[in-house]
Order: sequence, then structure tokens, then C-alpha cells
Amino acid sequence: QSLYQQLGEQQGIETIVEEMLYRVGGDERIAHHFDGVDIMRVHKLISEQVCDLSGGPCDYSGEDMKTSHRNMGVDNADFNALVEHLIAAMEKEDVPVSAQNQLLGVLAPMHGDIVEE
Ligand code: HEM
Repeated sequence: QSLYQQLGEQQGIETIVEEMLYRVGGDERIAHHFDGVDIMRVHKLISEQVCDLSGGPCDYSGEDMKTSHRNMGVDNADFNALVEHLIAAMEKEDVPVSAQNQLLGVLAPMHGDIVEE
């Protein structure tokens, strides 16, 4: 089974990203970064990116990670907080731990482009 399939394909990925963003919005450590942001658009783009990276039939159409997070002042703790919410969302959707780790492994190299401090 491909990672895309283990994440529940398009529907599963959209649910996971929605759940993650919902938790991010309720986390006072990082919610302020999303003030004034079009969250539906970010939901669409992160879902598309995860679909693409996990081997699904999508082509990510957003900005690269360095451009889209520039001057945001995201630090290590912010990054870890978002990852924490992603893991919680995958747990909730019963994604197997090995698949969770595969997705985290694909996202980890983006750390350097997203974290600035
Ligand atoms: C693995 C970690 C992350 C991934 C995969 C990711 C992915 C993305 C993607 C795909 C977009 C849309 C790009 C575009 O606008 O074209 C985006 C935008 C955004 N991200 Fe992230 N992100 C990550 C971490 C973070 C963190 C830690 C924060 C802050 C706590 C953050 C805050 C934002 C904000 C505020 C936007 C909206 C920018 C705007 O529309 O002006 N991201 N992210």
C-alpha cells in the first residue's frame, strides 16, 4: 500500500489537514501566525502538497516553502507544535504509526526552509 493509500487517499488527507489546522487554530502558541490568513486556501494547498508528496494523483500548485514562510518568524517550537497537531490528527484518523512516520520523514527536510530563527 502506498503512503497515499495509507493516509486515506484524497478524502483522508483532507480530513487530516482539516483536523490539524483546527488544532493549530486552538493553540495559542502558534494561532497568531494565521491571523488574517485565508485558511481554506491553506487547507487546499497543504492537502494538495501531502497528496503529491505521498504518491497521490496531485500536483502541488502553491509557493515553495521558503517563499511562503518568509519573514513569518517561525521558530523550532512553532514547527514542533504544528507537527504535534499533525500527529494528533493522523492518530485520530487511525493512520498506522509507520505511515505517520513516513509522512513526517517527507516533511522533515522542509524544516530548514520554514524555520527562520
Ligand atoms: C511541515 C511543516 C509545514 C508545512 C508542510 C507547511 C505547508 C504550507 C503550505 C503548503 C502553505 C501554502 C503555501 C502557499 O501559500 O502557496 C503554507 C502556508 C502557511 N504556513 Fe505553513 N507549513 C508548515 C509549517 C508551518 C508552521 C510551523 C507555521 C507557523 C506556525 C506555518 C504557517 C503558515 C502560514 C501562516 C501560511 C499562510 C501564508 C499566507 O497565506 O500568507 N506553517 N504552509
